[in-house]
Amino acid sequence: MEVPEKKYPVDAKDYKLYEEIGEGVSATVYRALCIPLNEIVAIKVLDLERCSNDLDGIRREVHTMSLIDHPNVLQAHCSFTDRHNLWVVMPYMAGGSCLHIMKFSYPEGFEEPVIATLLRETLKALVYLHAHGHIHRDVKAGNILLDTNGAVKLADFGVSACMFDTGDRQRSRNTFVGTPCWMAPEVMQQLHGYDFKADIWSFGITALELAHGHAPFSKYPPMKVLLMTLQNAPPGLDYERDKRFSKSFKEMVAACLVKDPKKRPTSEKLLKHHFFKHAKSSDYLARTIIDGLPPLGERFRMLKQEYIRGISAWNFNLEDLKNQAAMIQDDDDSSTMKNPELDMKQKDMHDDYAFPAGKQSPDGTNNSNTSDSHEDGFDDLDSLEGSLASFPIKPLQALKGCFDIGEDEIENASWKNVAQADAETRSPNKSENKQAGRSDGDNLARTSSLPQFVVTGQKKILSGPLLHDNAGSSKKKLCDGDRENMQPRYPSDRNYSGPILHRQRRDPNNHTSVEDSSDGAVVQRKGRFQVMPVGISTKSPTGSCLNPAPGSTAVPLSPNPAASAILPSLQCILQQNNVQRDEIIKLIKLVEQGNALTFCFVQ
Ligand SMILES: Nc1ncnc2c1ncn2[C@@H]1O[C@H](COP(=O)(O)OP(=O)(O)OP(=O)(O)O)[C@@H](O)[C@H]1O
Repeated sequence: MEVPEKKYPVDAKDYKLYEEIGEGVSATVYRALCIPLNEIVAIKVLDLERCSNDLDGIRREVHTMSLIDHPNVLQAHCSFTDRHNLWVVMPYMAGGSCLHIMKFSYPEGFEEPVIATLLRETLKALVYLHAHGHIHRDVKAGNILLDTNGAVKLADFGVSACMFDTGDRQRSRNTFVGTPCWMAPEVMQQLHGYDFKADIWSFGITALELAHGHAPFSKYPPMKVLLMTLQNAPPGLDYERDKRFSKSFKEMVAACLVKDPKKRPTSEKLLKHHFFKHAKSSDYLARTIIDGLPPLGERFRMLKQEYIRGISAWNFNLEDLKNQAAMIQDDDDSSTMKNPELDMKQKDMHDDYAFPAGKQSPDGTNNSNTSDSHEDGFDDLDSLEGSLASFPIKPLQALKGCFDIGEDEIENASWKNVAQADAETRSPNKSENKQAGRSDGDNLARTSSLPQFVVTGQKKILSGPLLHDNAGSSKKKLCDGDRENMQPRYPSDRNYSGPILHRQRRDPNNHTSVEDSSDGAVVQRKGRFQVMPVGISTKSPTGSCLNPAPGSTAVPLSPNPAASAILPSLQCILQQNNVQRDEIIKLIKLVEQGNALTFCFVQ
């Protein structure tokens, strides 16, 4: 006899929300009870008002999640809107994400049999998705979830793409989506679009993440990650400490991290790699990494406290990225000057992926060798300074295109000095945390080296309460503690590793969601991009304080120390303009010569 299909209710009052168990760039996830079915579920709550410029992405995610049917892909039970929130009801994965488990219990990374098992299950999900025309586009440890039995599911279709979008099989994409550290070079480059092979690159990066406890280049700001991914040889498992890993693991990673996507294996082929022969059962995962963990909500709360400040200053704003590019040298200087001991430690912890570009094989494969590689990757950074002028224009164009910054967004734009930002975001004992937790160290490294692009001006609170005080609302059912935990927040603890979503759609009403800026948190959020509070006030009608439109008034900079922070950016742009000017002059001369010749010939 066939078991009747479970019907999940599509009304908020049929669910009771418990504690928060996760937070992404666009949503908060709760453990919850489905009352009629008496079943624990996870509910992802997205505030549609805040996500209004990425509705397509949300629709796509929900649609994809409802269609998929594979044991390794997290499928949504149902979804519905409740006022301005979208609720996505999913199976509760009590183990949480690999990232959370790793940060909690294995900060140095998992053992190889665990990695092989996690990756094999993830790869099965990719085989399925690719076969059905989907590119996941955000494969990373944070999106690999486990339940208490050790079952592994790939989650988060927030940025997934359907290769059948246009009706006929469209195999490549031209959007700029992903999370910088995990993003394939061709996705960054925007030259020929990309296809499902981009997931294979991210899969390789995820393998390194699981092996080391963090992704390659995770210490660096997004712009630097872009530069290093494009310019350096691919990262790999080649160092002293990687001796513990097998040859087959190293080969599998090297096969994924080839710059030329055509030379990467398909997910199907990769699944046959002998590395996955070491993979074990889900029971093994349950016994090895899940058993004994505190409840997910508790772990999430503890981890969140560690992350909370360092991450706050991160935002993926075009001006930030440009500025970061310009600050690369300064950043390096500061990182090598301040505390050599700590610095060495950090290098050892985070930078061991950077291979000198010169050591890259012509096809972009990772042929690096442990002994003679520049372990810290800092030598490469020296060359980055020089490369700024010749920085491949394509990624910059791509970035500029995607951020789509308009006048309304730049009202009273201003810059804020790093020191200021640090003072606001750091706790006094942050340096201890930095030593203790890598991610924190990463984030502090980032926050401490960069000026922040800030926007002041009108403060319009667009966010309402997550749950409304109407009779049928689930808020009525919450105890006080729960309620306190559940207020919708777009707080300062966003993970900077959240996806960069390219070509953010402009809010049709030209809204920008402006949030409370007390405690130095985000004051403005544009989809996945956020803007930090108050500093010096500048204004540009072009939407870029670095790039005023012809005829616009120059940006008046007050004699504040913060103003000096933008000088490197201005110099960088000036340098680029000079190069362009020379090119134009050359072209004019050529055209003039051409005209003269034509003229002579005609006469
Ligand atoms: N079904 C689930 N069961 C348990 N935890 C979950 C579940 N879904 C999500 N989470 C947790 O919530 C976190 C954030 O969820 P999710 O990644 O879906 O949000 P997002 O905004 O799309 O994130 P991202 O920053 O990747 O875009 C996950 O990293 C995971 O730890």
